[in-house]
Amino acid sequence: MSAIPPLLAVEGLTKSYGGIHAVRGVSFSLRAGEILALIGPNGAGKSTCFDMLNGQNKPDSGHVRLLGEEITGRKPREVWRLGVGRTFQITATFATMTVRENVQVALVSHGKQLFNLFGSAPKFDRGEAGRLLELVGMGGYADRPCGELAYGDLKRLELAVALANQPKLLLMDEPTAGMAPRERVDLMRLTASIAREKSIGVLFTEHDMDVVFEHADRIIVLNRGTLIAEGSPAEVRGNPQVQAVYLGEGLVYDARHREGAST
Ligand SMILES: Nc1ncnc2c1ncn2[C@@H]1O[C@H](COP(=O)(O)OP(=O)(O)OP(=O)(O)O)[C@@H](O)[C@H]1O
Repeated sequence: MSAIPPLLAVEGLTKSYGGIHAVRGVSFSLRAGEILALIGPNGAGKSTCFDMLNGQNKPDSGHVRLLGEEITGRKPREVWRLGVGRTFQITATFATMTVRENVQVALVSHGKQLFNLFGSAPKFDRGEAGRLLELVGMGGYADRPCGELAYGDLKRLELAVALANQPKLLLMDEPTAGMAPRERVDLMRLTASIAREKSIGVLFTEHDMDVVFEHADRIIVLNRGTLIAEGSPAEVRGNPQVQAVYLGEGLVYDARHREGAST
């Protein structure tokens, strides 16, 4: 009997720009329901890696497999259809639409709502949009114009929009950038609980080490395009090579944050 493949398997991923080796032979895997952080100093290759996972950039060599299916080099839309969602540092929502309408648009894109025979106005299922908004704790905001939302609420809406595609894998590009500390904890806890409940694998990049050590199940570390460490938060925190790379970048982690945040 063959073993079940991991949700995401990355093997020997490589990309150069001229003489710059942005990503070199990177391999890792991710299980359903797991929260994996991808960290590294500026220019380490995190964005290049992300872009190759969702089809925005083609690798020079290497493989990306989703549940055993080769998705290397496929177009972003195709990869998205196969269940790879993504959130961005700069939120991508429609400011003049309401919160509910933003989710409905995402549901339409995924084909969860019905167009009539002539392709005119879609028949919205308010229920499904409402359920997604409840899931991210935004049920009470449904009729608010998006442009009026606080930044932390926008990020939760963006999560609901990403979930409309029923992703198997969610790529989150610095999900908590620009948020207040309390909002960071709330968003990451929410993401983790949804991911575990729905068996969604989450891969996120992050510069805030408190967020990483508190919320990641596992961490992979890139430096100059190469994967230099992989392990639990405790293992990565204690890795001398990682400490050397991050020296001066705040890898000094106060364990009290962890205790405080989990109460
Ligand atoms: N389109 C491009 N053309 C040329 N060089 C690029 C391009 N994109 C990235 N690079 C280079 O590849 C390397 C990796 O960049 P990348 O943006 O992937 O790093 P990163 O870890 O995401 O950095 P940051 O944390 O600053 O976002 C850098 O040296 C960068 O200058």
